[in-house]
Amino acid sequence: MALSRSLPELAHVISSCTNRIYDAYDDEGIPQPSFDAGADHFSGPFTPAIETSRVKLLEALDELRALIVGPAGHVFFLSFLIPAHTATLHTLYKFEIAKHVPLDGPISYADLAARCGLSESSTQRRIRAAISLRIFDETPTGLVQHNAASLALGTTTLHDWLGMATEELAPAALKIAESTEKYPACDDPTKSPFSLANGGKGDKDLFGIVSDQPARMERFAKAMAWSMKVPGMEPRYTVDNLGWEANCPRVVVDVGGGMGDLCKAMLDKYPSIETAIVEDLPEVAAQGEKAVLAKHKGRLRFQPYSFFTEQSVKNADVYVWRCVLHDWPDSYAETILRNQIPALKPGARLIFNERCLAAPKARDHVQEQFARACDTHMQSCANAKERTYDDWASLFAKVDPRFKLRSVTTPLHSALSIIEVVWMGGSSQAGDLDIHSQDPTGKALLTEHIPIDQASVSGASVDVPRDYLLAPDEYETSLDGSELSYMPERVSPMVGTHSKSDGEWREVRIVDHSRVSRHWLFDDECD
Ligand SMILES: C[S@@+](CC[C@H](N)C(=O)[O-])C[C@H]1O[C@@H](n2cnc3c(N)ncnc32)[C@H](O)[C@@H]1O
Repeated sequence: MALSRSLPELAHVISSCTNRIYDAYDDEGIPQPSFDAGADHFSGPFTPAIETSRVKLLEALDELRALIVGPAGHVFFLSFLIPAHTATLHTLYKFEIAKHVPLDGPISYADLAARCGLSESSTQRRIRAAISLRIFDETPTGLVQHNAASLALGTTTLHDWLGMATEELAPAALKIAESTEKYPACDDPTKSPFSLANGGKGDKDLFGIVSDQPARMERFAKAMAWSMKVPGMEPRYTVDNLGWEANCPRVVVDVGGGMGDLCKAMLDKYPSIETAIVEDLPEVAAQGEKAVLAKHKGRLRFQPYSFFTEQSVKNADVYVWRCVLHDWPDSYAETILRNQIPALKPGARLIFNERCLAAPKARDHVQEQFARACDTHMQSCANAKERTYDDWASLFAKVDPRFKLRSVTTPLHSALSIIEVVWMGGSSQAGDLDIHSQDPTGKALLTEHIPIDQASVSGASVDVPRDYLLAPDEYETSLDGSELSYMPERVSPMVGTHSKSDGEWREVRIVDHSRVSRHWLFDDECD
């Protein structure tokens, strides 16, 4: 979305969304948002209606702020504030300042400084910088006390997240330019910006660097588990949209599953899952095993496994991967996937719960900032990347055509997509067709499944009922029948703005499961 709305338009969006949220919080019995000590750290989960208003409001606020500070001011403040904020946040983490502020009342700067092992003036400067960021509070008499944000830092694993962000992500991010210059177009994780920032000699990737440092490994695992609480990242978006009510797997393996939070949510939602196995590096698996809740005992276990070796759990129904392959460049992701093949029974499902990057400008700035920040961190940590739909499709197709990309679903307001791949086993077979489409705002990726009896894929032709295609005359079947070709010269001015029952569509993907496919964007026609 371009910065094109007028100030009164933005003011209207801000006012109406804010009022809607205010009323909805009251209606739903959700406390009104507050930073006062004692307020909820997170006020969600929200209903889809509240979430929609939040997303629109945050985008309008971001746009309005950019317009008001102006183009040059916008760049200036970004570049001036971010290093200072990072310094403040890092100091809070390193000296555990929030943990040293009493939970039951204020403390003087002198006493707090003594507890933290800092000088009084340094403590005061960092705390006052933090207060400007709405972290901590100061009494009228000049004592420090908690607000809701500093309490979250002092009492939850948000603190581990802060450590991960300021001690792992930030130094690595600052090495991106140097590493791009030193190793142009490199996709070797041992030569990543993270490796440079950690004095690596080009022989160890991130996990190799931190795996013999238990405290860093533990922080990493706790930080990842905490990140599941961020709006848009919660496991509920995934577990509620798996569609397992009808065909629930008995055995699920969560590969690189960290502390097992996704598996735990699956076990809670689907009682028919008999066994869930979380695989991770030995240090992480040991941490996870210690934290198995009584209610999951007997159904959940942790198992050390490196995905650079052959998958050891054979014949599971589903293998889940949440935010794992984005840590690895294509050549490594290919190896990881190949290592799974000997374990897979025909029909086994692989669920990749990962980002599916949108086309430029297809999503709001605020959503896109989050997605692009993740992509940046993947580059800095491992020379890896977030992937587009095409990247995913070609990765699976390259590893083995028997990996059939069955569907890509992005639940409304979820930052992650559910990418479902089926292992066909045996020789390559024709399958059903899925049509994936994205609404004009890029927020919802809709999937339509065309069963094999309606869409037949045979050696020489692809038959799709005409009304499944938005503009049937604009497609031609290729000679070997493996792809539908889009014929741009036949594009009518209306292509891409065809309406189906639920509105206009921007992006259409045709997936032929016998040879996963292509997608077309109709951006020009939509704009
Ligand atoms: C980005 S985290 C994702 C964790 C978890 N799936 C989640 O969503 O919170 C990537 C995970 O991959 C694990 N990992 C890294 N290298 C691995 C390997 N060679 N074999 C198995 N797991 C590995 C890490 O320990 C970490 O838990």
